[in-house]
Amino acid sequence: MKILLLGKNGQLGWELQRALAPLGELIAIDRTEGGDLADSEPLRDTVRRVAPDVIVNAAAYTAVDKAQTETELAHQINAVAPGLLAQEARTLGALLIHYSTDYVFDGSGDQPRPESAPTAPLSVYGRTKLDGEQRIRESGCDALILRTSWVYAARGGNFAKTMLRLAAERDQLKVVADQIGAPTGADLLADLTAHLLRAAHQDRSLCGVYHAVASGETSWHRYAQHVIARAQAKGLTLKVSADQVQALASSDYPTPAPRPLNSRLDNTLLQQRFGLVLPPWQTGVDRLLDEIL
Ligand SMILES: NC(=O)C1=CN([C@@H]2O[C@H](COP(=O)(O)OP(=O)(O)OC[C@H]3O[C@@H](n4cnc5c(N)ncnc54)[C@H](OP(=O)(O)O)[C@@H]3O)[C@@H](O)[C@H]2O)C=CC1
Ligand SMILES: Cc1cn([C@H]2C[C@H](O)[C@@H](COP(=O)(O)OP(=O)(O)O[C@H]3O[C@@H](C)C(=O)[C@@H](O)[C@H]3O)O2)c(=O)[nH]c1=O
Ligand SMILES: [Mg+2]
Repeated sequence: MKILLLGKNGQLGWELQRALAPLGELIAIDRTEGGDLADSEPLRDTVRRVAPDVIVNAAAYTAVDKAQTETELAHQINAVAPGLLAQEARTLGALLIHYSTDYVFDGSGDQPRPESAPTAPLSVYGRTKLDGEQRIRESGCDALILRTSWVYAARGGNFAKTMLRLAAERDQLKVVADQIGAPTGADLLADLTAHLLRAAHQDRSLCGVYHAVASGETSWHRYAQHVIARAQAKGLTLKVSADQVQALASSDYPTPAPRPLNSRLDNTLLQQRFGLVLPPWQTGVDRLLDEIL
């Protein structure tokens, strides 16, 4: 099996390089190696030249606030390029694996959303990611679209690492407490991808959209507290302790892109259809902290 991995150096791409390596011939590229999602023609050429059995797209425009003004580029990378990959996958009979986000939803209510829940993105990032999903579906290719949330990894930038940095530098830390979701490790997602890829490559009826998040829920505020408490317990000196992190309402933390309040995704379908277990979010976050501290 020949696998083409795009975005090999992102949080998820890096973990996928590890997790997909045993499955076959892995061709992992970044934007400088023929895998620039901003440039359609060379990207198409790359896919045709490699002629993979599976395309795994870990590349994306993920700067949520910047996307509000860099709309064209976000649209090209998150919507047009995945659509192109899907068309090429369709022609090749290849399986496409792609990732989407909790930000395709408006975040109303307080229950975990199943895959079938109506989408209504609040931000440009969310809209472009949804557009990408739709183009993939319309292409008619065999695809797995994994919607995940609040991704972190030892390598790359993420909220947990930002909180550790800010708690060391600043005298106070204010974090929104009314946005609820599940931090999900790139390592877990990569390992899941390997299992799903094997299953769906054999049985294409498993293709579709799945919510792929760690189990349980938290707020960004409690997530920050968890990370800081754990770091202090390990002897790290910080200026702000866990109980000093101030809880804010989203309305008191204005950002260019609005974020959904309810980012809970129901992961039951994936667990049942593939016979897998998605561990609680704390398991992966504690492992991250053991690794980076
Ligand atoms: N991060 C998160 O919290 C969440 C992410 N997701 C989704 O998961 C997937 C993986 O995200 P994650 O690994 O966290 O993201 P990262 O931001 O860590 O990585 C994104 C990768 O995309 C690459 N990239 C950006 N622009 C281009 C381009 N024009 N051509 C080729 N590559 C490009 C980046 O390359 P470079 O390093 O060169 O800039 C980087 O390697 C994405 O689909 C994302 O939308 C879903 C929910 C949450
Ligand atoms: C740095 C900081 C952020 N916040 C808030 C802003 C935001 O609502 C929340 C998280 O901040 P971030 O900038 O990490 O959030 P953001 O970049 O929006 O994270 C999102 O990224 C994209 C790619 C996704 O797909 C989502 O699942 C989600 O992970 O915390 C504070 O309240 N205080 C702070 O000091
Ligand atoms: Mg961010």
